Amino acid sequence: MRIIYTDVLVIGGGLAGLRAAVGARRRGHDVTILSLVPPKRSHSAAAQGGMQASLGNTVKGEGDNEDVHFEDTVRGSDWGCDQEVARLFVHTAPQAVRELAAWGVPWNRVKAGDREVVMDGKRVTLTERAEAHGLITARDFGGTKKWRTCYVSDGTGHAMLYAVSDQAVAESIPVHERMEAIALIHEGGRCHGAIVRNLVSGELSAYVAKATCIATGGFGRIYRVTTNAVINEGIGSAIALETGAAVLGNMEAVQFHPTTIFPAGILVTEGCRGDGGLLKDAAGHRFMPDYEPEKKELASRDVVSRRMEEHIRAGHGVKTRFGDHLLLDITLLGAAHIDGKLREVKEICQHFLGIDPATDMIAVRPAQHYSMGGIRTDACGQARGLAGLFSCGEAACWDLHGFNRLGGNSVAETVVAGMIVGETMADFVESAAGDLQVSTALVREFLEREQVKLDTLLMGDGTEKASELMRRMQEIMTDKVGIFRRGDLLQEAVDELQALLLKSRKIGIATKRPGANPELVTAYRLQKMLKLALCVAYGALQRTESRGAHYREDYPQRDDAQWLKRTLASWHDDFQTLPTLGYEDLDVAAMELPPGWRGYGARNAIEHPATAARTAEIATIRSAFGHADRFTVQQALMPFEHLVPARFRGRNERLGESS
Ligand SMILES: Cc1cc2nc3c(=O)[nH]c(=O)nc-3n(C[C@H](O)[C@H](O)[C@H](O)COP(=O)(O)OP(=O)(O)OC[C@H]3O[C@@H](n4cnc5c(N)ncnc54)[C@H](O)[C@@H]3O)c2cc1C
Repeated sequence: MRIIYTDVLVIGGGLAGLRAAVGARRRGHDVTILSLVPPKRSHSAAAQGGMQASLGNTVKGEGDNEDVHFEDTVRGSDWGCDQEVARLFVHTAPQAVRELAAWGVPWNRVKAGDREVVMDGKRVTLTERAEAHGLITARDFGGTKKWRTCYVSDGTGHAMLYAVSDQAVAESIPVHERMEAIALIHEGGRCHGAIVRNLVSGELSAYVAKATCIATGGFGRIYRVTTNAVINEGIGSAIALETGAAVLGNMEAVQFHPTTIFPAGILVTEGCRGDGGLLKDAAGHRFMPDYEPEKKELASRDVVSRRMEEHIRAGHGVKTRFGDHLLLDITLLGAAHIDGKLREVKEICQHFLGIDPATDMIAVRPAQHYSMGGIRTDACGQARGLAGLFSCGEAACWDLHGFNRLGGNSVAETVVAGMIVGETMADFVESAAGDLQVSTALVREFLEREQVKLDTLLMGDGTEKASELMRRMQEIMTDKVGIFRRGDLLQEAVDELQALLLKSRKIGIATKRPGANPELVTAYRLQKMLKLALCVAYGALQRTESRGAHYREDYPQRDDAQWLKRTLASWHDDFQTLPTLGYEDLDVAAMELPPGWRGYGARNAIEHPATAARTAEIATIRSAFGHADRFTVQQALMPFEHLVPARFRGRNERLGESS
């Protein structure tokens, strides 16, 4: 029995896991990172467009601050997010950008003087301020009032991941690569680490830790058409679910990105539209202003994706033998802009479509992109239901994004949540609760249990093919749990997924090798992914309203009266074929920004009974504080500073703003 002891076990070597690991290490604790791949190959490297933080350096960001970023995020979430978390996040994001700059991220910078940009289809001259020269600049993104997305050309995630990974190396944090966590060790509501499979040798080990953090990214691969890499299968979320103690939040909240290359589903960044790109139909008509006169191509992603699909349904798509698509036109940005700021987009278009986006339009259609749901945590990143378990990044439901994440808020979340969770885990390890109290017998029991499961798959006489069940699951999710959802289709999806789950217990494997064995890996992952798929589909079936990316054609209104709540999914035993769903109310009376119209999309919400009273109360507080500064007013509306770790409490400074 191989047991590795560590203070802090971080499962996941992407941006979130690395940043959390660095934080805990700097507080003097032993940290071990596990990853399926070398950390620099984690999916964070694929992030193109940028990271939101309200620096307000570019002239189009003037007047930006935490308040504006907060409101954009809450509206973007369709009031589904945790507003305290949103406050904590917008406060910390500017510090995160600057920390990354100090760690070597070569952010694009402001150049004083005139520059030409494309806005709303027209060339416009902007004059950048002399005092901002050399400071970190930002581009426009969907659903934001200001240009706030800091970027490194269109390779932002790559630059960030390399910088944070280098910090982990500098801190001498061991990374155990090609190691997969397949179960959590837990007892009596306390997590003690994980059972881990070596993907090369097949050997199982136990990693016993005082604090365990799951930062394994999203679960996009439960869908057939997705921008996510093959390693984004959600196993980290699934092993938390399988404890029966931890819960998953808002799993039905799945984002579909408007512009993925058709039909492959490879992303072209929102930065294309942020920088002035337009969406056009088969007739060459720019259609978004017809639907969204205010924000046009730069409404939030859920809204733009739905409008695109509506337009295709109305017969305006380009017809091909693979189906219909629309067109993204960035030719108007010019070759110099594309070469400098959208270089990766150019290469993707050349390699996968054989076109030059400086002269040709890009075939696009929405596809699965981001998992807003995940392991439900509190604002400090502690998982609900399981002490000693933490989570951050896309694997978590922290819940910054509610039912729709804004572009640029995810990589920002990874590092900000990593900063916070690193501190929280260090506090936990230093507290009495963090003492290691695990028996070797318990560790042995968990190891043996996982070994039996693997041996049953390898040696059993089942006849079902894991790869076929996987393909079917992905088809069901793409066809029936997509952008437009309907009760009858969701019920079909749930029924079929349950049948697949039963079949997945009778999988037969042709290759009997216990070590490197892709067939075996597909088999055990599939059993876990089906549980996640059922959480998504069943959660979507039960939620009889439309909110953010969850759109029910049979219930098109956002129903704050019934549904201003977060879905919590749990899975108590292996014989269940459906998750147990519970709900957590969002407290309107404590909100800084009570529910209203987002400023784009439909205006058809059913009001929560407490909204009017809270709106009146906020007006009273604002007038009572008269000319007090914005920080004082904010504190009176919704205090959040107690949630900010002491070292991140300082106020952000901006050009022209007195602190
Ligand atoms: C194409 C694309 C472009 C994007 N562009 C942007 C953008 O411009 N701006 C933005 O804000 N967001 C963007 N996003 C979203 C953003 O990149 C991700 O949400 C974010 O990077 C996720 O980071 P993470 O650290 O949570 O997970 P990841 O970077 O996915 O890392 C997960 C880690 O977990 C490890 N792992 C997984 N399972 C296990 C297991 N069972 N055991 C051990 N290790 C495991 C993996 O090896 C990996 O190291 C984009 C996403 C995509 C797909």
